[in-house]
Amino acid sequence: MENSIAKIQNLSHRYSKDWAIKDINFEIKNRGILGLLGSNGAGKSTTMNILCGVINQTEGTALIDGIDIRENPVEAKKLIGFLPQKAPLHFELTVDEYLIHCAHMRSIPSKNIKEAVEIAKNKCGITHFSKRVLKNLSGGYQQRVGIAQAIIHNPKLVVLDEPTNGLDPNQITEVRGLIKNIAEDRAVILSTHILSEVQATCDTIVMIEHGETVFQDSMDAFNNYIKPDTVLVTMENPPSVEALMKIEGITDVQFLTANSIRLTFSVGPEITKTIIKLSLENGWELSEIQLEKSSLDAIFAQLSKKQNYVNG
Ligand SMILES: Nc1ncnc2c1ncn2[C@@H]1O[C@H](COP(=O)(O)OP(=O)(O)OP(=O)(O)O)[C@@H](O)[C@H]1O
Repeated sequence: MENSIAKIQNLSHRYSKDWAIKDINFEIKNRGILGLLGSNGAGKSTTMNILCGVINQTEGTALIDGIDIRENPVEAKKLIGFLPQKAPLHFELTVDEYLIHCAHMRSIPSKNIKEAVEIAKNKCGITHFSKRVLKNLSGGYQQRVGIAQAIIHNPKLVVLDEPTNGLDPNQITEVRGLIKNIAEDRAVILSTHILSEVQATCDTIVMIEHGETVFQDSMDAFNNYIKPDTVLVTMENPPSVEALMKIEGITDVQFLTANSIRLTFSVGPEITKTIIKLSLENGWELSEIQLEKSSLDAIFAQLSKKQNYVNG
């Protein structure tokens, strides 16, 4: 266990009749960010709630630094900071009052509470709002306070359930930066249904769909695995569909407007070079060319057709 802070083994859970998750296995490294990606209802919150000891699994084990959270929840929870999907904020309290309350809840000795609160506020960039009542903070800053409560006891593992949900684009960028920052000296696992979120933030990805793991590996491996197969081009003087279909490797042509075309290809991304060359030779006046990233739905469809992909 030198390299991993948590180990999820054969984890399965059912609330009533149907399995919410089935035989989930993964490890969380000591440092960096693991993204738990899946569409709505895939089983992300269930997995995180078990990992944090909020619910007991039906089968399997979750070990935090070798401690079984089900067998020894008090000790295991000391190592975990958790921000659930709905941040557990007390909106009538100021930032300081709330964090002091959280520090007490985490059994931090009284003499250390002031310092713990200062460190958490500093790390989360909320020191200047110390005296501000929580309900008067923006959504982005409320989320920062939620993250501050999750790190107040300096846990080895921070679990964040959909941490950027409901934030505006600027707030999302700020909170992502903050998460990267706190992952420098501890492990973070975050859940999301947004692929770009994982791509922007995470080092490792575990993808679950219908309660089962469909992919787990590094982010680099994921990006290499999911190859784009369409390219969007804009041409001032585009040729006919027939002429475009004659390009070697092009398998479909779809005119989106008179000048904007989606080309599906069966070869590698070097197809863009071929298109640029042909445009120059034939006067198609290419002004834009862009490989399209696969949508999450397309990736799920692609992955579910293949055998589950686990560590190369
Ligand atoms: N308390 C519950 N009782 C019964 N079924 C539940 C309960 N919580 C979740 N489920 C079901 O378990 C499955 C997994 O839900 P879960 O909340 O873990 O998914 P999720 O990936 O976190 O989805 P979301 O992004 O929508 O929160 C879903 O089918 C859901 O309806």
